[in-house]
Amino acid sequence: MAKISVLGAGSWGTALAVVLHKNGHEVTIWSIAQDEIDMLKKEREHKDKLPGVKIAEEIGLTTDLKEAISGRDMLVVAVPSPYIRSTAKSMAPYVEDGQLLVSVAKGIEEGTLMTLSAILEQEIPQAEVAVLCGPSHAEEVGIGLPTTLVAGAKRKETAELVQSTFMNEVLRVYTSPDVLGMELGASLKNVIALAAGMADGLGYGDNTKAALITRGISEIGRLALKMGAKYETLSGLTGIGDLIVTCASKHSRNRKAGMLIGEGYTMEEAMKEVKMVVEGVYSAKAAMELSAKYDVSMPIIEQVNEVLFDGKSAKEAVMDLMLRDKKPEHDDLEWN
Ligand SMILES: NC(=O)C1=CN([C@@H]2O[C@H](COP(=O)(O)OP(=O)(O)OC[C@H]3O[C@@H](n4cnc5c(N)ncnc54)[C@H](O)[C@@H]3O)[C@@H](O)[C@H]2O)C=CC1
Ligand SMILES: O=C(CO)COP(=O)(O)O
Repeated sequence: MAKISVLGAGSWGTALAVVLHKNGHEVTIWSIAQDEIDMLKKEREHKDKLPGVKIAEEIGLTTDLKEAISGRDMLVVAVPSPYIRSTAKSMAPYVEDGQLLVSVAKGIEEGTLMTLSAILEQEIPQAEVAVLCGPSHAEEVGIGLPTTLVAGAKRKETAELVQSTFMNEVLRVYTSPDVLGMELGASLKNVIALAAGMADGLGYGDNTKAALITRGISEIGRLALKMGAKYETLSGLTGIGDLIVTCASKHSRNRKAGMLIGEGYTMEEAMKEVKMVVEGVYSAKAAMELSAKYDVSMPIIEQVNEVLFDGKSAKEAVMDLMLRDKKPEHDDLEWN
């Protein structure tokens, strides 16, 4: 049994805390927000973000970061990407040498273009950092529906420790050394999910969705491979797997926000309506900057940026994608 704190009491942090408690670990949830912790202590359920999932009495709840970090074998970092750096800065004084942080959030930092594990390593150099991601909505993990994830770390032993800590009969966890590929897949899929949602909001069909998923992984892959990620990762759970679930699921926050935008909401109105974090909005600009930096064409992500930030209509964006110059499906396939 390990002592574990989950930092961030949103839907994902709560679902993972419930899993870890069921796995027999001693679990504490930390939130920056006193009103959230007070509400969780009273209700023992996050009614807004994860209704129907009970938080057992034995799960600790605190806003005291020092208490949440001290003496813990593992710290699961589940705050949305815009707050990762500020949270890491606050954590740094209390983190012990070699203490294990598991980043479960998905995003790329605007400006620095850093992945979230890289931010944790920069702000908390004494820590050991791993990542855990894959096609996994909190709503399904929270009620124990069969799900798969991947634990990624530089050291095999670290990935295997995360694997055995989270794994149970309904949560199968694989390991991978390709942390960069995992994090790029996990964050960029959110931008494509916005596009998939916009297509849904416009009333388009399954053909359009399949096209966005397939061409979406193609542009994510072009960038990720150029940045040093492995092809296998993009064709795996944290690449195409996570892209499929986010573009298709009724639970997806990014797809829902995109759908509202497709129906005519502004980005701000859509984010407010979804209530939980819409990571694709934060990763979209960073993805565009990466596409310029690595000289990789990312047409879907470019159109999503124009809709989000330049006032272009979703319908016009789809038209522009359809009417791009004629080209082969795969640039590198040769005719015999
Ligand atoms: N919800 C899901 O199904 C999944 C979410 N993720 C990722 O996990 C991360 C968290 O997502 P959710 O739990 O869905 O978000 P959420 O919107 O449900 O929760 C956000 C939580 O972050 C915390 N928070 C808010 N402001 C903060 C601040 N200034 N500093 C520190 N903490 C603050 C609060 O505890 C809040 O409840 C995101 O990166 C998301 O992409 C990954 C897999 C599944
Ligand atoms: O990353 C997630 C599922 O793997 C959650 O994000 P969405 O809710 O936008 O799909």
